[in-house]
Amino acid sequence: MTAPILQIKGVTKRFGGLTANSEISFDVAPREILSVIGPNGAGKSTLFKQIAGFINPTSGEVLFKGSRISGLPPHKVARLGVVRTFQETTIFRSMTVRENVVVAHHLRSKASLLGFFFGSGQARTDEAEFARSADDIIDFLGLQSIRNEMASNLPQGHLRALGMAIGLATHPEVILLDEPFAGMNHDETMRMVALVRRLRDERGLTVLLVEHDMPAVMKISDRIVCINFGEKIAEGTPSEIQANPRVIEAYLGSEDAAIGM
Ligand SMILES: Nc1ncnc2c1ncn2[C@@H]1O[C@H](COP(=O)(O)OP(=O)(O)OP(=O)(O)O)[C@@H](O)[C@H]1O
Repeated sequence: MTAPILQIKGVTKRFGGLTANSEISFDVAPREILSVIGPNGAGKSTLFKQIAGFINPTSGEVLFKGSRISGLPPHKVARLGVVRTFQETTIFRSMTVRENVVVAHHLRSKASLLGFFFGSGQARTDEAEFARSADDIIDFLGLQSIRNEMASNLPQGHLRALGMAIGLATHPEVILLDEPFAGMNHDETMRMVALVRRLRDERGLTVLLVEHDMPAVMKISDRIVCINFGEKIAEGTPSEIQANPRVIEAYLGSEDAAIGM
């Protein structure tokens, strides 16, 4: 079996008396698309925040290619190759799509950011490289037609794609997508499903997603991890998860649509 790219090992997070994640463990294989599901408040976002460095585990650890990343700040985790996108993505609304993607390259590179302000020769080299990379990402995501559009004018679907473009600026190996299909209609969801697949198939990325849209989750995932009340209650393929009594029980009476549509 291939060595896992990401290992979640006994991750526990307590907020005062509340245990948001309790001893969660699972591995993610390279180029896998893995979804984390669970009813509202189950602890999915808390888990993602710990993987990406936004909060530290109370105990347990997260390993990327065998090295511990938990405890590092998000920008260090991102530079190593693990990036979380959407909810915390900074989009400069008064800049164009292309400017946002170019700036994202600078923001992710500290040396370049200083040079950017002081006009160093290295910064000029970076500038050309970043512009080339930004255009490549824009082409990959099919955003050519809105390249020069101001971010403030973009509808939700395009804003989400811009968030993804910004996430790709660091050339991550693992991308964490926080509710990528939220607020999308059926066609937009299907386009995003295809795009996420291409991230894996054409760019070799490993994709983790937290999502409530069960039909989309079942369609896109190689494997699914289900958590409830902070604990992992199931892990398996979409069909295994759909048939799992603990998962079905967790979803009964929850606000989410019945699993397995
Ligand atoms: N910073 C925090 N301080 C205190 N409690 C928190 C904090 N963040 C999350 N929680 C609590 O931890 C639990 C898990 O929250 P989390 O946001 O991880 O759930 P979730 O599965 O992502 O929910 P949803 O699907 O509704 O987004 C909830 O009870 C939440 O209120």
